[in-house]
Amino acid sequence: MTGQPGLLIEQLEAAHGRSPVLTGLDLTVDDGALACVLGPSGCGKSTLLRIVAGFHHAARGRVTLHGRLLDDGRTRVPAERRRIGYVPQDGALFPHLTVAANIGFGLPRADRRERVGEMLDLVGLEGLADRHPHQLSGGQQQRVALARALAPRPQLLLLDEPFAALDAALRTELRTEVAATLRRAGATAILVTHDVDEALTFADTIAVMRDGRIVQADSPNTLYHRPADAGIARALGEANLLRSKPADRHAITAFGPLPLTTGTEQDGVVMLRPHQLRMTDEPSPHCVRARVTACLFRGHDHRVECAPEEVGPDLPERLVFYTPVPPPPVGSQIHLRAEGPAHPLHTEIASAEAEAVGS
Ligand SMILES: Nc1ncnc2c1ncn2[C@@H]1O[C@H](COP(=O)(O)OP(=O)(O)OP(=O)(O)O)[C@@H](O)[C@H]1O
Repeated sequence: MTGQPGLLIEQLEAAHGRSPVLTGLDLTVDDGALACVLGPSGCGKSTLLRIVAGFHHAARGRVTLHGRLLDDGRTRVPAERRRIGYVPQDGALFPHLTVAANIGFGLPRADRRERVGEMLDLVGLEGLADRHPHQLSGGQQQRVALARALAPRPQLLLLDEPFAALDAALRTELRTEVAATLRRAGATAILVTHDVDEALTFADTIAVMRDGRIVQADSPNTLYHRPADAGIARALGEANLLRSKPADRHAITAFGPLPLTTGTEQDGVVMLRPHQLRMTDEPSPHCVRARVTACLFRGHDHRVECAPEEVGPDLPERLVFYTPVPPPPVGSQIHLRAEGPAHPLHTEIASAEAEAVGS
Protein backbone atom coordinates (compact mmCIF):
# COMPACT_ATOMS: atom_id res chain seq x y z
CA MET A 1 0.00 0.00 0.00
CA THR A 2 1.25 3.48 -0.79
CA GLY A 3 -1.20 5.45 1.37
CA GLN A 4 -2.14 7.41 -1.81
CA PRO A 5 -5.82 7.37 -2.68
CA GLY A 6 -6.33 5.07 -5.65
CA LEU A 7 -10.11 5.20 -5.84
CA LEU A 8 -11.99 8.20 -4.51
CA ILE A 9 -15.78 8.21 -4.38
CA GLU A 10 -17.46 11.39 -3.20
CA GLN A 11 -21.13 11.96 -2.42
CA LEU A 12 -22.21 9.33 -4.92
CA GLU A 13 -25.92 9.12 -5.66
CA ALA A 14 -27.55 6.55 -7.92
CA ALA A 15 -30.95 5.01 -8.57
CA HIS A 16 -32.60 2.14 -10.37
CA GLY A 17 -35.47 3.84 -12.18
CA ARG A 18 -37.08 6.05 -9.58
CA SER A 19 -35.80 4.09 -6.58
CA PRO A 20 -32.78 5.71 -4.96
CA VAL A 21 -30.08 3.15 -4.07
CA LEU A 22 -26.98 5.21 -3.23
CA THR A 23 -27.66 8.39 -1.30
CA GLY A 24 -24.39 10.29 -0.83
CA LEU A 25 -21.78 7.56 -0.55
CA ASP A 26 -18.14 8.39 0.25
CA LEU A 27 -15.35 5.83 -0.02
CA THR A 28 -11.57 6.04 -0.40
CA VAL A 29 -9.46 3.02 -1.29
CA ASP A 30 -5.70 3.52 -1.04
CA ASP A 31 -3.47 2.40 -3.86
CA GLY A 32 -2.54 -1.26 -3.28
CA ALA A 33 -5.16 -1.76 -0.53
CA LEU A 34 -7.75 -4.50 -0.27
CA ALA A 35 -11.03 -2.95 0.77
CA CYS A 36 -14.27 -4.64 1.58
CA VAL A 37 -17.76 -3.18 1.42
CA LEU A 38 -19.94 -5.01 3.94
CA GLY A 39 -23.70 -4.65 3.95
CA PRO A 40 -26.93 -6.62 3.97
CA SER A 41 -28.41 -8.07 0.82
CA GLY A 42 -30.07 -5.41 -1.30
CA CYS A 43 -28.30 -2.42 0.26
CA GLY A 44 -26.68 -1.44 -3.05
CA LYS A 45 -23.24 -3.09 -3.00
CA SER A 46 -23.44 -4.45 -6.56
CA THR A 47 -24.83 -1.15 -7.80
CA LEU A 48 -21.80 0.59 -6.30
CA LEU A 49 -19.38 -1.81 -8.02
CA ARG A 50 -21.23 -1.56 -11.31
CA ILE A 51 -20.94 2.25 -11.24
CA VAL A 52 -17.20 2.03 -10.55
CA ALA A 53 -16.84 -0.55 -13.35
CA GLY A 54 -18.85 1.65 -15.74
CA PHE A 55 -21.86 -0.66 -16.16
CA HIS A 56 -24.28 1.69 -14.38
CA HIS A 57 -24.28 5.47 -14.16
CA ALA A 58 -24.03 7.87 -11.25
CA ALA A 59 -26.83 10.41 -10.81
CA ARG A 60 -24.60 12.78 -8.83
CA GLY A 61 -21.24 12.82 -7.08
CA ARG A 62 -17.77 11.92 -8.35
CA VAL A 63 -15.80 8.73 -8.93
CA THR A 64 -12.09 9.20 -9.65
CA LEU A 65 -9.29 6.65 -10.06
CA HIS A 66 -5.76 7.98 -9.56
CA GLY A 67 -7.13 11.48 -10.06
CA ARG A 68 -8.86 10.61 -13.35
CA LEU A 69 -12.58 11.35 -13.41
CA LEU A 70 -14.61 8.24 -14.27
CA ASP A 71 -18.16 9.46 -13.61
CA ASP A 72 -19.71 12.61 -12.16
CA GLY A 73 -23.26 12.10 -13.35
CA ARG A 74 -22.56 14.07 -16.56
CA THR A 75 -19.25 12.80 -17.92
CA ARG A 76 -18.57 9.07 -18.04
CA VAL A 77 -15.53 7.13 -19.16
CA PRO A 78 -16.75 3.99 -21.00
CA ALA A 79 -16.21 0.73 -19.11
CA GLU A 80 -13.64 -0.60 -21.59
CA ARG A 81 -11.41 2.46 -21.09
CA ARG A 82 -11.34 2.38 -17.28
CA ARG A 83 -8.68 -0.32 -16.73
CA ILE A 84 -10.85 -1.90 -14.07
CA GLY A 85 -11.24 -5.66 -13.66
CA TYR A 86 -14.52 -7.19 -12.54
CA VAL A 87 -15.11 -10.66 -11.08
CA PRO A 88 -18.82 -11.43 -10.77
CA GLN A 89 -20.38 -13.91 -8.36
CA ASP A 90 -20.48 -16.78 -10.84
CA GLY A 91 -17.13 -16.08 -12.55
CA ALA A 92 -18.91 -15.85 -15.94
CA LEU A 93 -16.22 -17.75 -17.86
CA PHE A 94 -16.67 -18.31 -21.59
CA PRO A 95 -17.82 -21.97 -21.63
CA HIS A 96 -16.51 -22.75 -25.13
CA LEU A 97 -12.99 -21.42 -24.45
CA THR A 98 -10.16 -23.21 -22.66
CA VAL A 99 -8.73 -21.90 -19.40
CA ALA A 100 -5.80 -20.34 -21.30
CA ALA A 101 -8.11 -18.72 -23.86
CA ASN A 102 -10.35 -17.40 -21.11
CA ILE A 103 -7.39 -15.81 -19.34
CA GLY A 104 -5.86 -14.50 -22.56
CA PHE A 105 -9.13 -13.12 -23.94
CA GLY A 106 -8.60 -9.55 -25.14
CA LEU A 107 -4.88 -9.46 -24.35
CA PRO A 108 -2.50 -8.17 -27.04
CA ARG A 109 -1.26 -11.09 -29.11
CA ALA A 110 2.41 -10.22 -28.60
CA ASP A 111 2.62 -11.05 -24.90
CA ARG A 112 -0.52 -13.15 -24.53
CA ARG A 113 1.23 -16.49 -24.11
CA GLU A 114 3.67 -15.21 -21.53
CA ARG A 115 1.02 -13.33 -19.54
CA VAL A 116 -1.33 -16.34 -19.50
CA GLY A 117 1.56 -18.43 -18.15
CA GLU A 118 2.24 -15.87 -15.41
CA MET A 119 -1.41 -15.75 -14.43
CA LEU A 120 -1.76 -19.56 -14.32
CA ASP A 121 1.26 -19.58 -12.07
CA LEU A 122 -0.14 -16.79 -9.87
CA VAL A 123 -3.42 -18.60 -9.22
CA GLY A 124 -1.83 -22.05 -8.97
CA LEU A 125 -3.47 -23.63 -12.01
CA GLU A 126 -0.41 -24.64 -14.02
CA GLY A 127 -1.27 -27.77 -15.98
CA LEU A 128 -4.95 -26.93 -16.44
CA ALA A 129 -4.49 -24.51 -19.35
CA ASP A 130 -6.23 -26.75 -21.90
CA ARG A 131 -9.27 -27.64 -19.84
CA HIS A 132 -12.70 -26.13 -20.42
CA PRO A 133 -14.68 -24.48 -17.57
CA HIS A 134 -17.04 -27.48 -17.17
CA GLN A 135 -13.98 -29.66 -16.43
CA LEU A 136 -13.05 -27.51 -13.41
CA SER A 137 -14.30 -27.40 -9.82
CA GLY A 138 -16.13 -24.28 -8.59
CA GLY A 139 -13.01 -23.06 -6.79
CA GLN A 140 -10.83 -23.59 -9.87
CA GLN A 141 -13.34 -21.70 -12.01
CA GLN A 142 -13.21 -18.74 -9.64
CA ARG A 143 -9.40 -18.80 -9.79
CA VAL A 144 -9.58 -18.65 -13.59
CA ALA A 145 -12.01 -15.72 -13.33
CA LEU A 146 -9.55 -13.96 -11.02
CA ALA A 147 -6.63 -14.67 -13.39
CA ARG A 148 -8.67 -13.38 -16.33
CA ALA A 149 -9.52 -10.16 -14.47
CA LEU A 150 -5.88 -9.59 -13.40
CA ALA A 151 -4.30 -10.45 -16.78
CA PRO A 152 -4.72 -7.00 -18.43
CA ARG A 153 -3.03 -5.40 -15.34
CA PRO A 154 -6.09 -3.43 -14.18
CA GLN A 155 -5.58 -0.41 -11.91
CA LEU A 156 -8.43 -1.66 -9.77
CA LEU A 157 -10.10 -5.03 -9.31
CA LEU A 158 -13.75 -5.36 -8.27
CA LEU A 159 -14.92 -8.60 -6.71
CA ASP A 160 -18.69 -9.03 -6.40
CA GLU A 161 -19.22 -11.77 -3.81
CA PRO A 162 -16.98 -14.09 -5.83
CA PHE A 163 -17.03 -16.89 -3.25
CA ALA A 164 -20.78 -16.91 -2.59
CA ALA A 165 -21.54 -20.04 -4.61
CA LEU A 166 -18.81 -22.15 -2.96
CA ASP A 167 -19.16 -24.42 0.04
CA ALA A 168 -17.98 -23.14 3.43
CA ALA A 169 -14.59 -24.88 3.58
CA LEU A 170 -13.62 -23.96 0.03
CA ARG A 171 -14.82 -20.41 0.59
CA THR A 172 -12.48 -19.90 3.53
CA GLU A 173 -9.57 -21.48 1.68
CA LEU A 174 -10.12 -19.56 -1.53
CA ARG A 175 -10.62 -16.14 0.02
CA THR A 176 -7.38 -16.50 1.99
CA GLU A 177 -5.64 -17.59 -1.19
CA VAL A 178 -7.15 -14.79 -3.28
CA ALA A 179 -6.19 -12.15 -0.69
CA ALA A 180 -2.59 -13.48 -0.76
CA THR A 181 -2.60 -13.54 -4.59
CA LEU A 182 -3.84 -9.94 -4.78
CA ARG A 183 -1.19 -8.81 -2.28
CA ARG A 184 1.50 -10.56 -4.33
CA ALA A 185 0.22 -8.84 -7.45
CA GLY A 186 0.15 -5.47 -5.61
CA ALA A 187 -3.47 -5.05 -6.74
CA THR A 188 -5.93 -2.49 -5.44
CA ALA A 189 -9.21 -4.30 -4.93
CA ILE A 190 -12.72 -3.93 -3.57
CA LEU A 191 -14.65 -6.98 -2.45
CA VAL A 192 -18.33 -6.65 -1.70
CA THR A 193 -19.94 -9.16 0.62
CA HIS A 194 -22.59 -9.65 3.26
CA ASP A 195 -20.38 -12.24 4.99
CA VAL A 196 -18.66 -10.74 8.01
CA ASP A 197 -15.99 -13.47 8.26
CA GLU A 198 -15.09 -12.81 4.66
CA ALA A 199 -14.74 -9.09 5.34
CA LEU A 200 -12.71 -9.56 8.52
CA THR A 201 -10.25 -12.01 6.99
CA PHE A 202 -9.89 -10.43 3.57
CA ALA A 203 -9.56 -6.70 3.90
CA ASP A 204 -7.20 -3.96 5.09
CA THR A 205 -10.22 -1.69 5.32
CA ILE A 206 -13.88 -2.55 5.80
CA ALA A 207 -16.55 -0.04 4.83
CA VAL A 208 -19.94 -0.74 6.38
CA MET A 209 -22.81 0.20 4.09
CA ARG A 210 -26.26 1.17 5.33
CA ASP A 211 -29.11 3.13 3.77
CA GLY A 212 -27.17 3.82 0.59
CA ARG A 213 -24.04 5.22 2.19
CA ILE A 214 -20.92 4.18 4.06
CA VAL A 215 -21.48 4.67 7.77
CA GLN A 216 -17.99 3.71 8.99
CA ALA A 217 -14.79 2.67 7.22
CA ASP A 218 -11.83 1.43 9.24
CA SER A 219 -9.44 -1.46 9.78
CA PRO A 220 -11.15 -4.76 10.67
CA ASN A 221 -9.71 -4.55 14.18
CA THR A 222 -10.96 -1.01 14.82
CA LEU A 223 -14.39 -1.71 13.38
CA TYR A 224 -14.81 -4.85 15.46
CA HIS A 225 -13.63 -3.31 18.72
CA ARG A 226 -14.67 0.30 18.21
CA PRO A 227 -17.83 0.47 16.10
CA ALA A 228 -19.61 3.83 16.05
CA ASP A 229 -23.09 2.56 16.85
CA ALA A 230 -25.09 -0.53 17.73
CA GLY A 231 -25.95 -1.29 14.10
CA ILE A 232 -22.30 -1.29 13.05
CA ALA A 233 -21.37 -3.31 16.16
CA ARG A 234 -23.87 -5.97 15.07
CA ALA A 235 -22.78 -5.86 11.44
CA LEU A 236 -19.37 -7.09 12.63
CA GLY A 237 -20.52 -9.76 15.10
CA GLU A 238 -22.51 -10.35 18.25
CA ALA A 239 -22.50 -7.68 20.93
CA ASN A 240 -23.77 -7.27 24.48
CA LEU A 241 -25.06 -3.78 25.13
CA LEU A 242 -25.16 -2.44 28.68
CA ARG A 243 -26.20 0.85 30.15
CA SER A 244 -23.37 2.73 31.74
CA LYS A 245 -22.32 5.94 33.42
CA PRO A 246 -18.86 7.34 32.88
CA ALA A 247 -16.58 7.96 35.87
CA ASP A 248 -12.87 8.63 35.74
CA ARG A 249 -12.28 7.03 32.29
CA HIS A 250 -14.33 4.01 33.32
CA ALA A 251 -17.83 2.85 32.48
CA ILE A 252 -19.83 2.03 35.58
CA THR A 253 -21.89 -1.00 34.56
CA ALA A 254 -23.74 -3.94 36.10
CA PHE A 255 -20.34 -5.69 35.93
CA GLY A 256 -18.71 -2.90 37.96
CA PRO A 257 -16.29 -0.32 36.60
CA LEU A 258 -14.70 -1.25 33.28
CA PRO A 259 -12.02 0.78 31.50
CA LEU A 260 -13.35 2.60 28.44
CA THR A 261 -11.82 2.33 24.96
CA THR A 262 -12.28 6.04 24.50
CA GLY A 263 -13.42 9.00 26.58
CA THR A 264 -17.10 9.69 26.97
CA GLU A 265 -18.86 12.24 29.16
CA GLN A 266 -22.38 10.92 28.81
CA ASP A 267 -24.51 8.23 30.34
CA GLY A 268 -25.20 5.79 27.55
CA VAL A 269 -24.56 2.36 26.17
CA VAL A 270 -21.33 0.38 26.12
CA MET A 271 -20.54 -2.74 24.13
CA LEU A 272 -18.88 -5.92 25.33
CA ARG A 273 -18.11 -8.62 22.76
CA PRO A 274 -19.09 -12.17 23.80
CA HIS A 275 -15.48 -13.20 24.48
CA GLN A 276 -15.28 -10.44 27.13
CA LEU A 277 -17.72 -12.28 29.41
CA ARG A 278 -16.37 -15.18 31.46
CA MET A 279 -17.92 -17.74 33.78
CA THR A 280 -16.43 -17.65 37.26
CA ASP A 281 -16.61 -19.95 40.29
CA GLU A 282 -15.69 -17.14 42.66
CA PRO A 283 -18.63 -14.76 42.74
CA SER A 284 -17.69 -11.19 43.53
CA PRO A 285 -19.77 -8.02 43.91
CA HIS A 286 -19.06 -7.28 40.25
CA CYS A 287 -20.40 -10.56 38.94
CA VAL A 288 -23.77 -10.99 37.31
CA ARG A 289 -25.84 -14.04 38.21
CA ALA A 290 -27.54 -15.58 35.21
CA ARG A 291 -29.31 -18.71 34.05
CA VAL A 292 -28.16 -20.60 30.96
CA THR A 293 -30.95 -20.53 28.37
CA ALA A 294 -29.22 -21.97 25.29
CA CYS A 295 -25.90 -23.49 24.33
CA LEU A 296 -24.40 -24.28 20.95
CA PHE A 297 -21.25 -26.40 20.57
CA ARG A 298 -19.16 -25.03 17.69
CA GLY A 299 -16.12 -27.28 17.80
CA HIS A 300 -13.60 -24.67 18.92
CA ASP A 301 -15.91 -23.18 21.55
CA HIS A 302 -19.46 -23.00 22.91
CA ARG A 303 -21.81 -20.12 22.26
CA VAL A 304 -23.91 -19.60 25.36
CA GLU A 305 -26.98 -17.47 25.88
CA CYS A 306 -28.10 -16.64 29.38
CA ALA A 307 -30.69 -14.54 31.15
CA PRO A 308 -29.47 -12.28 33.99
CA GLU A 309 -31.35 -13.04 37.21
CA GLU A 310 -31.27 -9.49 38.52
CA VAL A 311 -32.88 -7.90 35.51
CA GLY A 312 -32.75 -4.17 35.96
CA PRO A 313 -32.39 -1.14 33.79
CA ASP A 314 -28.64 -1.70 33.43
CA LEU A 315 -28.74 -5.19 31.96
CA PRO A 316 -30.30 -6.58 28.80
CA GLU A 317 -32.68 -9.54 29.07
CA ARG A 318 -30.12 -11.73 27.37
CA LEU A 319 -26.33 -11.95 27.40
CA VAL A 320 -24.19 -13.95 24.98
CA PHE A 321 -20.71 -15.29 25.63
CA TYR A 322 -18.29 -17.72 24.00
CA THR A 323 -16.32 -20.19 26.09
CA PRO A 324 -13.89 -23.00 25.33
CA VAL A 325 -14.94 -24.58 28.66
CA PRO A 326 -18.15 -26.64 28.44
CA PRO A 327 -20.87 -24.69 30.28
CA PRO A 328 -23.32 -26.31 32.72
CA PRO A 329 -26.61 -27.52 31.20
CA VAL A 330 -29.46 -25.24 30.19
CA GLY A 331 -31.31 -24.08 33.31
CA SER A 332 -28.18 -23.95 35.49
CA GLN A 333 -27.17 -20.86 37.37
CA ILE A 334 -23.80 -19.31 36.51
CA HIS A 335 -21.82 -16.27 37.54
CA LEU A 336 -20.34 -14.03 34.89
CA ARG A 337 -17.64 -11.43 35.13
CA ALA A 338 -16.65 -8.99 32.43
CA GLU A 339 -13.28 -7.95 31.13
CA GLY A 340 -12.78 -4.47 29.74
CA PRO A 341 -12.36 -2.42 27.80
CA ALA A 342 -15.96 -1.40 27.28
CA HIS A 343 -16.66 0.57 24.15
CA PRO A 344 -19.15 3.45 24.24
CA LEU A 345 -21.60 3.56 21.32
CA HIS A 346 -23.36 6.54 19.77
CA THR A 347 -26.65 4.83 20.37
CA GLU A 348 -29.75 6.09 22.10
CA ILE A 349 -30.55 4.06 25.18
CA ALA A 350 -34.11 3.50 23.96
CA SER A 351 -33.02 2.13 20.58
CA ALA A 352 -30.36 -0.07 22.15
CA GLU A 353 -33.00 -1.55 24.45
CA ALA A 354 -35.22 -2.22 21.49
CA GLU A 355 -32.51 -4.27 19.80
CA ALA A 356 -31.90 -7.87 20.74
CA VAL A 357 -28.39 -9.21 21.20
CA GLY A 358 -26.99 -10.87 18.13
CA SER A 359 -26.11 -10.24 14.57
N1 LIG B 1 -31.54 -3.64 -12.69
C1 LIG B 1 -32.25 -3.24 -11.63
N2 LIG B 1 -33.47 -2.68 -11.80
C2 LIG B 1 -34.21 -2.26 -10.76
N3 LIG B 1 -33.82 -2.38 -9.47
C3 LIG B 1 -32.63 -2.96 -9.23
C4 LIG B 1 -31.79 -3.43 -10.30
N4 LIG B 1 -30.67 -3.94 -9.76
C5 LIG B 1 -30.79 -3.82 -8.41
N5 LIG B 1 -31.97 -3.22 -8.10
C6 LIG B 1 -32.45 -2.89 -6.74
O1 LIG B 1 -31.52 -2.02 -6.14
C7 LIG B 1 -31.28 -2.34 -4.79
C8 LIG B 1 -29.80 -2.61 -4.58
O2 LIG B 1 -29.43 -3.78 -5.32
P1 LIG B 1 -27.94 -4.33 -5.34
O3 LIG B 1 -27.92 -5.52 -6.23
O4 LIG B 1 -27.02 -3.21 -5.64
O5 LIG B 1 -27.76 -4.75 -3.80
P2 LIG B 1 -26.68 -5.71 -3.12
O6 LIG B 1 -26.34 -5.08 -1.83
O7 LIG B 1 -25.57 -5.96 -4.07
O8 LIG B 1 -27.51 -7.03 -2.91
P3 LIG B 1 -26.99 -8.58 -2.87
O9 LIG B 1 -26.04 -8.67 -1.72
O10 LIG B 1 -28.27 -9.35 -2.64
O11 LIG B 1 -26.35 -8.87 -4.22
C9 LIG B 1 -32.17 -3.53 -4.47
O12 LIG B 1 -33.33 -3.05 -3.87
C10 LIG B 1 -32.48 -4.12 -5.83
O13 LIG B 1 -33.74 -4.73 -5.83
